[in-house]
Amino acid sequence: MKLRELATGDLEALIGASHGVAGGIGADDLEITGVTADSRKVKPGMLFVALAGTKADGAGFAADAVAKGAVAILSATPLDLSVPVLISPQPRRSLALLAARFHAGQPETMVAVTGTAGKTSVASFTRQIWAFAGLASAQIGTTGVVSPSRNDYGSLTTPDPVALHTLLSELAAEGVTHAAMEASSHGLDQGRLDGVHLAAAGFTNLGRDHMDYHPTVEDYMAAKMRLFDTLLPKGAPAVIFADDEWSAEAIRVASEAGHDVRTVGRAGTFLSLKRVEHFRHKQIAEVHHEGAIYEVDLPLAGDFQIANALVAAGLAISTGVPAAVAMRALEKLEGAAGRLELVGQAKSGALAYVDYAHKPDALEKVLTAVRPFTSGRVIVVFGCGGDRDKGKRPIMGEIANRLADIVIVTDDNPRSEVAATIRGEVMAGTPKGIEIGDRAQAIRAGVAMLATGDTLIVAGKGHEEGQIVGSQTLPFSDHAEIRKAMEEFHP
Ligand SMILES: CC(=O)N[C@H]1[C@@H](OP(=O)(O)OP(=O)(O)OC[C@H]2O[C@@H](n3ccc(=O)[nH]c3=O)[C@H](O)[C@@H]2O)O[C@H](CO)[C@@H](O)[C@@H]1O[C@H](C)C(=O)N[C@@H](C)C(=O)N[C@H](CCC(=O)O)C(=O)O
Ligand SMILES: Nc1ncnc2c1ncn2[C@@H]1O[C@H](COP(=O)(O)OP(=O)(O)OP(=O)(O)O)[C@@H](O)[C@H]1O
Ligand SMILES: N[C@H](CCC[C@H](N)C(=O)O)C(=O)O
Ligand SMILES: [Mg+2]
Repeated sequence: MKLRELATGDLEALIGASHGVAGGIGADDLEITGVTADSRKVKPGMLFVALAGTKADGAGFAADAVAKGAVAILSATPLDLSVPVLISPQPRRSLALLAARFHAGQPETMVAVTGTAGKTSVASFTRQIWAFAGLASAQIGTTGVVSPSRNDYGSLTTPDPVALHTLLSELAAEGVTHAAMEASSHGLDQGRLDGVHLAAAGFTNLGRDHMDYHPTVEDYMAAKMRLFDTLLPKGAPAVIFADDEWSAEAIRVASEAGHDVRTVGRAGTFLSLKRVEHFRHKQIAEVHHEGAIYEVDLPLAGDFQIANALVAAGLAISTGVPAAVAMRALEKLEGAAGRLELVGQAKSGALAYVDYAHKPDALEKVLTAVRPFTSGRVIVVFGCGGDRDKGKRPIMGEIANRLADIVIVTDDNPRSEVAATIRGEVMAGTPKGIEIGDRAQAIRAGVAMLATGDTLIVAGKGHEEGQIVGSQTLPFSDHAEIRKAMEEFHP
């Protein structure tokens, strides 16, 4: 693709700016063979985008990129190089727009969901509702990519723009017309979604997370709100969960941006939740929408799943699924892998779940959610990740101490940190905590304790399939360890 075709619209000004920078007339005639922000991935003919990151400054790799065959550079500041240098005040946004144009084609109807907890669940539920309505649909997020033809494991919640647009263009070519993606605060802050054309967007909630990256919770919220104040086209539906502490702020931002705000939940007006009955493996919810009353038999445990289901239904209805169809689809929902997923049931009836709560709010919600159907004790096994927000450790300890009867503190991806130190910081919040570093042994101990009426929650890893120690990922599965211990203690 010619640089001229690549750099049009928003980017036209940039190519103008490039003339003369490298003395390069005819720069716009350059044939570009690819776009990347990683000098290690440069192939001859590519455009290299220099980004200032958290660890390195891409500008320092620009000369290396040219040596590898890059024929043009995009940078925030002028660079003295032998190839044209396009200047952009927002190189991350430019990268996203360039990637979207180079890897053209996206599923026609795309939605994105943000919030501290529930994104993966909402993306999965939205895909499932669309599929129920007969639409070719996909989900993109923490657990990877699911579409009619794929079930690929992923690494980032919001992929980088080049990976994202390569994927979107492939999905579109495969016939996927509807896709739901997760918008992480990192992704939004770094402009990873800036090239995506959104039909609607959703918000679940805000709690403490990523305080290692965002200086304050307001900054964290502001990053999330980019979805509404910058990315979602004016007038598009904004589906907002109404019962969170931060709902009012999200509604304010979305209204000010001129969106069609649709609130869901107990305080919601688009989908109003009037009544919920909790059962062991399901719940029955009464939902009102435009004068109609639906009684929904949701086959998932946990009050928070109703919130996720309503946001997903709101997004599906806002993208053309009839409300009655969406409500019927909710009755067939499968939980996202590792999100309050029932993995074992002892003869005594005691239940063992795997959950992905790895932040305070999520842990609070999940431990609260299982209480109504637990006549015995709530037992929790969890830890905190290394090289991540240290402040949340004692907070999560305190939550477990308050909401569980038995607390077992173990390891969860210590990464470069000393595992015992992390456990110590969690233990500081939980006087009743029992410390068992080896995660398999911790799970075994939790399962061994299970008696009639008890519920075990193994939290933090969810769908993950490894334990990261140092720079190594050792194979590990909470699911497999629970099943093994179940056979041993509750055959
Ligand atoms: C902190 C963070 O978000 N980092 C992301 C960010 O990297 P960065 O720009 O800061 O990278 P950097 O290492 O400082 O390098 C700066 C630039 O120099 C380039 N470089 C670097 C070295 C080199 O030899 N050549 C070269 O060109 C890099 O490619 C980069 O463009 O941009 C990269 C490209 O998009 C991401 O891969 C990278 O994610 C790292 C791997 C990561 O762990 N991110 C996590 C924290 C993350 O994004 N998580 C969120 C949220 C998850 C959740 O909600 O729990 C997610 O969406 O997954
Ligand atoms: N609506 C919700 N409110 C509060 N907690 C929730 C909600 N939905 C899920 N959770 C809790 O958060 C965990 C993660 O859920 P999910 O993966 O859907 O969220 P996420 O926003 O994608 O998280 P991440 O950013 O870690 O990928 C669940 O296992 C559960 O403990
Ligand atoms: N995307 C999150 C997942 C954390 C999951 C938990 N198991 C941990 O390692 O802290 C992160 O990398 O921060
Ligand atoms: Mg997620």
